[in-house]
Amino acid sequence: MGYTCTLVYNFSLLPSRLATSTFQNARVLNLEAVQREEISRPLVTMSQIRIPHVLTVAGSDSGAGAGIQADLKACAARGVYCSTVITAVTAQNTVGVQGVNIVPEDFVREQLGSVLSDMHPDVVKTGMLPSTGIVKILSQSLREFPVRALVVDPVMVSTSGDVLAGPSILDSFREELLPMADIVTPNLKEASALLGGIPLETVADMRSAAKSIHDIGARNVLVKGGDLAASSDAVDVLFDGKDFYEFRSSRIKTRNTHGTGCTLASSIAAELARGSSLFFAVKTAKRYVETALDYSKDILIGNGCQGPFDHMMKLKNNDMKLSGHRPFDPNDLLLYAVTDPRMNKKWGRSITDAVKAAVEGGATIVQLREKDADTRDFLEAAKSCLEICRRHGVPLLINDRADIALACDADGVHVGQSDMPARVVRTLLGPDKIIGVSCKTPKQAQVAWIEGADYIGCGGVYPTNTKENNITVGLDGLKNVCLASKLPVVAIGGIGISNAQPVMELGVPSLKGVAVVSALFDRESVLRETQNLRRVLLDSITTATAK
Ligand SMILES: Cc1ncc(COP(=O)(O)OP(=O)(O)O)c(N)n1
Ligand SMILES: Cc1nc(C(=O)O)sc1CCOP(=O)(O)O
Ligand SMILES: [Mg+2]
Repeated sequence: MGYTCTLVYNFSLLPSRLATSTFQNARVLNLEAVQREEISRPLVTMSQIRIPHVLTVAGSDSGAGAGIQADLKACAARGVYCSTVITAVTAQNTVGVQGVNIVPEDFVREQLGSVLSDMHPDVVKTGMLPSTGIVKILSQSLREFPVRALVVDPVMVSTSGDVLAGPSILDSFREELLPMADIVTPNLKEASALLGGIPLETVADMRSAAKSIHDIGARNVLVKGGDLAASSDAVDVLFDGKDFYEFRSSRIKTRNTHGTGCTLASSIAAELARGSSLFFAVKTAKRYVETALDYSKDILIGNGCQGPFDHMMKLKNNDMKLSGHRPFDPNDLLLYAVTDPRMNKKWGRSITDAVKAAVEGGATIVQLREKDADTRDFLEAAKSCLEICRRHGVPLLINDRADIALACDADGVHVGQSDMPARVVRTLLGPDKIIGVSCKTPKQAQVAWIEGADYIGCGGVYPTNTKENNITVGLDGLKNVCLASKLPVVAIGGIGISNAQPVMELGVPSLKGVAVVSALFDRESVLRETQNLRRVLLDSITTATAK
């Protein structure tokens, strides 16, 4: 099907770009203009959106911790499109580099032409450039197809110590690439190699190295001091031709550092592509890498001494064995325990004691409904309750507060008609978390389904003292919602051992269970009351199926 698309350009864009590429001796790149905001991305009026784009020119890492694979993941994590020109294919893992196969120069040229002539990346980032010929081809291509910024990661040696680009490459780096670079990001070894092998042992050495590399032609130089023995912190030095900036962070104890350099450079490129200033790009990229390293410090991939890290910061939580998380099962709604701080206070128990007793008594799902708790106290309580629930394989939901659910990685959120809309909660929490919505009418049930909820809470079935001014919909109201609902339903409001049976025997398949507060928590023994209610519910199911 054809469609029309209208792109409205900010007119400052075209003259600046053209000027940059046509003036003799002008720099190929125009990052300064971007930073002065003379260049901005096209404004888009209709259905098409121009998104930031980084082209990475680098080697493939079969272990996917570094190289092209790291660049793709880092850009994806930062919300930036990434295209690739592969310069070499390496066989490597967490032990080291077992083989390198260099892509023929003509084919590197062909890949560059394909991407640059059509897709117009905002920023080019370079990694492993294994021959002087490839460096030359790249600089020619960039002259032919100017981009807004060039980020050069002068990869020479892998983290395992294997040589990825020999010393012969140094001259072409110095002559061809650094004068075009908006930023170059050497580690200590690479900075030393670029400067003829001078020793770099202190932060003062790093500063003078940054200045000397700047003198070669790079506009900005970030010397990474991760390997600096003299410092207990990790210190990186940025020199912009005028000022020095030191970025300090405490060292993260982990074996999973493979690909950190590639990731930092591609994250800087991603931020530049998004229009950030260079300083902000470096700061943001560093924060991202540090967060990902910290998050991934315990993950185990491979048997070597340098593991990859998790760019998307998802793997640990998605590991069902580690997190105890499993997909939502509507039968989890059978005995839904909802906590209440006033009742816990009255009976002198902590929220964790209450939750522990409920899950040990057979609650199949728990909701923390802490209406007036301080955010910090609520978060701490939620983390402790989550541990208990995970041990029992019981999902834990948070009432109203998507922020708390996100912060403690709870299994989901329950919202009402005046809380955050379910579709917004879904966007925040992603596709896998459980979202419940309170509905009193068939119309509300239909909206909840459209907005991506997983279940409906319908009530009040009976009058309740637990929730002020609650409207009672009765068994009929519940039945109407259940009949209209495409989602499983849990009944709520005034339900307990004495009146749960008529609810469960309504005879509507979407009704999966009862949610209760006072019947469990406004009692002396939460454990016993939960066990008893569970028995009643299971008996009603047996009776209903026998009918
Ligand atoms: C399972 C379940 N159903 C309904 C509610 C009520 O939610 P809401 O209408 O948002 O009211 P508050 O609980 O926030 O006062 C619920 N919490 N759980
Ligand atoms: C939190 C809540 N929501 C309701 C609704 O009708 O949506 S009734 C309710 C309170 C339920 O407490 P109890 O089990 O003590 O009656
Ligand atoms: Mg609510």
